[in-house]
Amino acid sequence: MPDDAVLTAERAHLDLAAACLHSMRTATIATVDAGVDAWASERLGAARAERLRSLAADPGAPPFFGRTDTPDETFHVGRRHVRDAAGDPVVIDWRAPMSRPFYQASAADPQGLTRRRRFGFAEGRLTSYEDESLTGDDGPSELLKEEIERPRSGPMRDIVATIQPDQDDIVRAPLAESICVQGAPGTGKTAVGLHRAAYLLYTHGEQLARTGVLVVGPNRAFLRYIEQVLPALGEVEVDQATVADLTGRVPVRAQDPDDVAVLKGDARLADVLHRALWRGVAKPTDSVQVPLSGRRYRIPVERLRRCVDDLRRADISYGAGRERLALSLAEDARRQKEEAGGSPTDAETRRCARSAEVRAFCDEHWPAVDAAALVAAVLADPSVAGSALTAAEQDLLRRAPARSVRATRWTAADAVLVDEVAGLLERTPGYGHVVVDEAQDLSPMQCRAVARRLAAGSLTVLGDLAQATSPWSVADWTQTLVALGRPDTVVRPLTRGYRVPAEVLEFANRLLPTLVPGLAPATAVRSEPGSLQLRSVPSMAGPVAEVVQQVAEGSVGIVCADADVPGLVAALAAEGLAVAALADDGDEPARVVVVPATLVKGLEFDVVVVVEPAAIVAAEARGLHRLYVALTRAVSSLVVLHRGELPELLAG
Ligand SMILES: Nc1ncnc2c1ncn2[C@@H]1O[C@H](COP(=O)(O)OP(=O)(O)OP(=O)(O)O)[C@@H](O)[C@H]1O
Repeated sequence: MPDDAVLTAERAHLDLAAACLHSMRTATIATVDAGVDAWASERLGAARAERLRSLAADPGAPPFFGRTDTPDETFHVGRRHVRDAAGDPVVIDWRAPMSRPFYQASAADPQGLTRRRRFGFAEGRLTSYEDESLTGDDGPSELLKEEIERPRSGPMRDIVATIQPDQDDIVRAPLAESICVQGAPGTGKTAVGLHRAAYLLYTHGEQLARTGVLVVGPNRAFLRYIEQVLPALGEVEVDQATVADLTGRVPVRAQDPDDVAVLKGDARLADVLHRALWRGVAKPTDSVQVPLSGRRYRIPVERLRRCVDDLRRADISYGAGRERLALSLAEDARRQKEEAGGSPTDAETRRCARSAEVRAFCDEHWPAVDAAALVAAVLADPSVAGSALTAAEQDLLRRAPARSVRATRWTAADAVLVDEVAGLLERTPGYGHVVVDEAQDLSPMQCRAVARRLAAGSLTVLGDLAQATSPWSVADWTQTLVALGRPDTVVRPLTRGYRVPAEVLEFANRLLPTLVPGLAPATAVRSEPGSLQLRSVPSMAGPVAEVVQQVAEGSVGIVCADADVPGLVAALAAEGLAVAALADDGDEPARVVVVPATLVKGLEFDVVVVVEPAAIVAAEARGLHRLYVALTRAVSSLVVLHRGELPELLAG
């Protein structure tokens, strides 16, 4: 039982922290612009706006959630640093090195702490606390359990108050280190990746403010689900995108059959496109005359050849090479004129580089290329692949050309190819750190699209091979990490499942040996007797409606095969239950929602109803993996309803 005197003292500290935070805000608003110059004013204004944003108190988030005691000192740990008027810390930021023992100390390694205290809040009020003496076995944290089981509504929450030691190791790994987290469902991969982004922005703010941080997720519904986490941690400047967003240079209006999509996603296509692009560069066979300030200069063929050869070998993009070629010709003319005693100006030299003669030479020997047109040409005639693709593969790729490039019915895989070529034409600006979630589903070509956005920075790759549902999915991480350009990335497992109760996880784990032989199953941190129900039913809508009506609070996801969504929504409406289907448009979902199985990845609900598992399995080639995803979305309970037989592996 919490001691009232302790609660009273902690509440007083909470009030102090809130008051200090308020003063910090007021002081920031009042920061005087000394009016040195416009640039200084602008910088000051931007810094002030940034600071105000980071100080904006989230009314639902208390200033601290934990406390560490050493024999000499006590620190409260919270979402951001709070100091009093004298500058002394009232709350330390969870990312500061001093906060580390809060997450890492254990009985085996107390890290100088004599006590760790966690606080429980209800509606912003401090209502409980939990002490760990760190001298023996304090048992599992009740507050952690409560935090996980707090009913969900709306988007994902941060886990800053309860990050566990194995997760904290990943969150605080150095910026230079790329990490691949292989973790079973609900082990906190997404949470860890987002907290790592926040940690890196705090620790390397200046460096990352310049280069930025990007989070890549599988679809809009998922991005919508996670979008509040980083702002809640005070980080608003992180870009979040799907691979489709990143590669959206052409409108996607068609879908490839699986075998074609697999081939288009194959890393060999990068070689094919590279070859197709560079074969347009032709060896000069004749000298050329170029105009410079009223005279014409002949550039001999050997010199032209050397120019082209040197630029081909240079580590520059195709587009930059073309520009440099024009400049090289103009420079050659300038040198000739100087040798003859003239002194052409820079402007005259630039004009020469833009002259019709130089342009004509470049068009012939280093032609301008449009990325979409090049991909359309390769698809119309894949023979350019040469030995990189077999004859059968070239046939698979071949497609009758559209009336025009604009009329081409592009697929998502085509868009990635167009982006690849665009990256060859011009360097894509890169971020300082990229977090890639659900990475097990990326094709090698999609990985390359992500890697292009990475510059010299590092990666956090998150995924689970058992949840791999795309047709190119692989059974280990090597290929993905190679295509992401970081082959030496260490794969770190997370094996403690926070989301799913043991009863449900063990049920889903029956599929695991078939999905990825040898992959270690996760162990659930909580057990909830009665959390799994399997029911054979004569019809669906009635039993689904019944389950939903029994859930008073928290979110409910009704998951079924994509093709069954409209029928189920209509049947539920006929039962008097108006629920919408989750759409991939990023709109906020309702508390109760019907979810097409292909959209459920990465999401979670307090209660999940899986409708006709056999239909989910039958709907696609990797349907069993999809079912595993669907069965591992529940925080409190999973109800499996089936009219037909259960899939054999589950029936056992
Ligand atoms: N240390 C923690 N404290 C409290 N809650 C946690 C903790 N770690 C994870 N969780 C919760 O567990 C749930 C699952 O986390 P998350 O979605 O990050 O897992 P995941 O590994 O990405 O899952 P999946 O692969 O199934 O998508 C979330 O509700 C998250 O808030």
